[in-house]
Amino acid sequence: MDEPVLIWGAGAIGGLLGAYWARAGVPVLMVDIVAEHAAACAGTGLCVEGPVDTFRQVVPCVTPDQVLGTFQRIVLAVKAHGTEAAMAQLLPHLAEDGYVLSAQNGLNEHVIARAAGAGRTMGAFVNFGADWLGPGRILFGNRGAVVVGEIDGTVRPRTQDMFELLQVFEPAAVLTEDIWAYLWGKLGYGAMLFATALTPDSMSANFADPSRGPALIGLGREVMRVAQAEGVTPKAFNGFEPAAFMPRATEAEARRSIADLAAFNATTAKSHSGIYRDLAVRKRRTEVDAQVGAVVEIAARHGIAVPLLTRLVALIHDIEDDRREMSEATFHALTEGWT
Ligand SMILES: NC(=O)C1=CN([C@@H]2O[C@H](COP(=O)(O)OP(=O)(O)OC[C@H]3O[C@@H](n4cnc5c(N)ncnc54)[C@H](OP(=O)(O)O)[C@@H]3O)[C@@H](O)[C@H]2O)C=CC1
Ligand SMILES: CC(C)(CO)C(=O)C(=O)O
Repeated sequence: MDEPVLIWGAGAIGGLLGAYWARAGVPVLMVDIVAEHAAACAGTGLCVEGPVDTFRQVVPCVTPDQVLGTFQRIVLAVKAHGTEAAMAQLLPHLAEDGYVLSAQNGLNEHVIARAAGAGRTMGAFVNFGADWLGPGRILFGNRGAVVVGEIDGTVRPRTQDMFELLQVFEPAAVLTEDIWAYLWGKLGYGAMLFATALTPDSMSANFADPSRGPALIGLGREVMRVAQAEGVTPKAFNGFEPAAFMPRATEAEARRSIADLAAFNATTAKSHSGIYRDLAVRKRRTEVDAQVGAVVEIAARHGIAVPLLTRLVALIHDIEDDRREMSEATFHALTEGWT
């Protein structure tokens, strides 16, 4: 197809996809609200840095007010809490028979479907590691799972088309009939990542610290219980083994998955999560309400108690609002009074 893939949000995730597709000759247009970043990508080029790959690629990139026309394929890669606003901006540019693919963490497919219709929504799960370093500069810290699937589980020609595009970026990409299984798996792992951002330590240092294991395992268990209540059986990826956090799993199985996550994250050049970067580097609010808060709300609908997830949301807000600092003590406040 000659029509460009429109990437809405050209940061760590969207920018990397755009750079790889443009380098492979796939027509692409990126859109970002950071005007200096858009100018750098379209002008001197987007620099991909780090251990995975190093190259500079010119990628057409504009700000939202400069987008003209309609597009069949739109990849949405803004932070989860920016989804609704971005959907309002991009909707006039989405073709009647086009779709929006969520390349995000969380359950944004629901938000997209509400705005664009379920038939114009496609799901994805991304677990590679990347950081936006500044205008025109993105760190590709490590490869990770990339999965695509329709939200109703069907596989259509457009799903196959997007799968082939994603393979240009990640040859090991997966086409699934159960995208929700991966999205809920990432919510389980994601809750643990939010906990790692209660401290200034790297992700792997957090996972490797035995004193933090019980809280991390407890968070995984709470999310898996809610997933089960939703009728979802989460799938494994990159060291995260959902079965290890299910009610009948043993403590040893859970600890093994935590050790595997320590090992997976020990090799990345992206030492800290996007949550840590929002708090400590970008000094802005995190996706905690859209990700962990969303699970807390769903748990309440099922009558499931999720004390650790509830405390986690409050602690992240405490750091966002300067009521607490990132520290080991803040991490252990998660399990204070916990039996
Ligand atoms: N980075 C990673 O390694 C991973 C990230 N994810 C997920 O991917 C999603 C994207 O994250 P990431 O790429 O890291 O985030 P980034 O902040 O690096 O990139 C998002 C970009 O979109 C811009 N933006 C915000 N609102 C709009 C808008 N309305 N229209 C156009 N552009 C907009 C942002 O600008 P501004 O910064 O000014 O808001 C920013 O440049 C998140 O859900 C994240 O959790 C998933 C796996 C790994
Ligand atoms: C750590 C990572 C890249 C998943 O591996 C992530 O999703 C985040 O930064 O929030």
